[in-house]
Amino acid sequence: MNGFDEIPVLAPVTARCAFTGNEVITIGVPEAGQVRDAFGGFLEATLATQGCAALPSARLADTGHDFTTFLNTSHAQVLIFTGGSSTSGVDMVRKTLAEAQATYLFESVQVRPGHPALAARLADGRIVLGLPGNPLAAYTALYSYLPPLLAGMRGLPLPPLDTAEIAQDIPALTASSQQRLIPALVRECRAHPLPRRASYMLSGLSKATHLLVADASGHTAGDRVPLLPVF
Ligand SMILES: Nc1nc2c(c(=O)[nH]1)N[C@H]1C(S)=C(S)[C@@H](COP(=O)(O)OP(=O)(O)OC[C@H]3O[C@@H](n4cnc5c(N)ncnc54)[C@H](O)[C@@H]3O)O[C@H]1N2
Ligand code: MOO
Repeated sequence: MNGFDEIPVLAPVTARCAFTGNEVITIGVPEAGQVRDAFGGFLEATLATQGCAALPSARLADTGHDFTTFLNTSHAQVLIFTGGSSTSGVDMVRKTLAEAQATYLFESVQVRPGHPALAARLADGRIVLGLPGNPLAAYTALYSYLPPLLAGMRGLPLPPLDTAEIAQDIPALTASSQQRLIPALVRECRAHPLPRRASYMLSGLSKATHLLVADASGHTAGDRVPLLPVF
């Protein structure tokens, strides 16, 4: 019988999530000013589908102490924050990265949803991804930046993007020049944009196979657009 004595394999990339937000609850019905967590359990499972080993996640209060402790005690190659990535006084991700003298890979992105997403490298080489708190925005950012990040860490080329014809018109944006990531169902090589796709909604995404990349100037049915896989 033939066989191989040695097989090269890729080690899993270790990742750790920090779910932030004093208003986030994990059980029960949210009261005024609260929101039920949309990430715990799902995000770790999503990372596993991409060959990451997820270390136990953390929940952080919106304090500099909690964020700094998370950075100082998390021995994973990739650290992922949800929420707190924007620029208000209570958004702690950027402040914590500044204190840690991290180097930004990108600070925001001209895309909707998810423009406050960011990536940075810590002095010891760990990578930080800052995902927006709005649930759809967090997932669109994850689908956008995790595959190229993992490909780079593994020494592999950038994953190529599929394309498909759009099944219906997408109107132009009036007050923005940002590209849009729209949950879509791709069937028989046609991308059907899904409803319920505001940045706080997940019901469109739950039926999506892909995100279609739409220009701010809009599209007519039959236009060919790039697709990001939903995993
Ligand atoms: N001055 C500006 N403010 C904001 C801007 C801006 O450009 N200028 N952009 C807005 C956009 S767009 C986004 S997206 C958010 C992102 O902000 P953060 O990443 O700091 O997110 P949070 O404020 O912490 O949360 C936003 C929203 O999401 C809810 N959230 C947070 N965590 C969870 C969770 N685990 N499960 C469900 N929902 C969650 C949170 O309660 C908020 O409602 O910034 C805007 N502001
Ligand atoms: O970038 Mo925010 O993503 O529109 O919710």
